[in-house]
Order: sequence, then structure tokens, then C-alpha cells
Amino acid sequence: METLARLEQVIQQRRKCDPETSYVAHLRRQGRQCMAQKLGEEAVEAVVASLAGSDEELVGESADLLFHLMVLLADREIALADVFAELDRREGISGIEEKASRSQVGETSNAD
Ligand SMILES: N=c1c2ncn([C@@H]3O[C@H](COP(=O)(O)OP(=O)(O)OP(=O)(O)O)[C@@H](O)[C@H]3O)c2ncn1[C@@H]1O[C@H](COP(=O)(O)O)[C@@H](O)[C@H]1O
Repeated sequence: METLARLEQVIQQRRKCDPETSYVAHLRRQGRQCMAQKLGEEAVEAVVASLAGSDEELVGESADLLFHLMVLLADREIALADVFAELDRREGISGIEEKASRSQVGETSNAD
């Protein structure tokens, strides 16, 4: 948690730096579409590493994935605290139960 909070601060600081010396600023110059594309690429690389890579490779790809997600969140001006709050809100709610409640809502509205 502390690590991600520190990374959020660094990303905020680096966004307006020289794109020639800062990768964060380089991504900002490239634009949101490029950031989103990089996030997608890193997600695929993490998937591949999870199926066919070593633990070390999966750890590396996971770090890339988190970094690129943080860059995109910063670009959308969404605070990490908002993501943590959403995770906190979900704490203790089983994914199975939550999914079942969604389909019940769908059935009710279909019956209307
Ligand atoms: N945590 C990271 C981090 N993780 C991954 N990366 C970069 O993300 C990129 C990963 O993309 P790829 O593997 O596709 O590498 P690539 O093919 O070279 O990238 P592209 O040319 O396709 O963009 C690499 O360039 C990594 O160096 C990171 N770059 C920066 N940080 C953090 O952000 C801080 C600020 O970085 P700068 O803005 O560069 O100073 C750093 O001090 C770090 O704390």
C-alpha cells in the first residue's frame, strides 16, 4: 500500500517533467490512448507470464501492469484512495453472492 502511495506521488511529480528524461512524462505526451494501449499490452504480458513464465517474470510483469494502471489513473485524475475505498467497500462481499444479486436484479427488471 505504502509503495503504491509513494508511486502515485512520484507519478504526479514526473508528469510535467521533460519527456526525454522521464518515462511518465513521455507517456503523458503520447496521450491517454497510448497509456491505455500500454496497460492492455502489460495485462497480456502478465497473462502470458502467469501461464508460461517463471515466478520472477510474473512478478516483473505484475509491477509493469500496476505502474501503467497508476499512470492511467493519474491521467484521469482518479486518486488511488478512491480505488482502495472501492476495495474496502467490497470487503466481505463474496463475488459469488454479488454476481447472484446482479442476475436477480436483471430478472426483476426483465419481469417488469
Ligand atoms: N515503476 C516504474 C516503472 N515500471 C515500468 N516502467 C517502464 O515501463 C516500460 C515498460 O514497457 P515495456 O516493457 O513495453 O518497455 P518498452 O518496450 O521499452 O516501452 P515502450 O517503448 O513500448 O513504451 C519500461 O520502459 C519500464 O522502464 C517504469 N517506469 C517508471 N517507474 C516508476 O516511475 C518513476 C518515475 O519514472 P520516470 O518518469 O521515468 O522518471 C520511477 O522512479 C519508478 O519509480
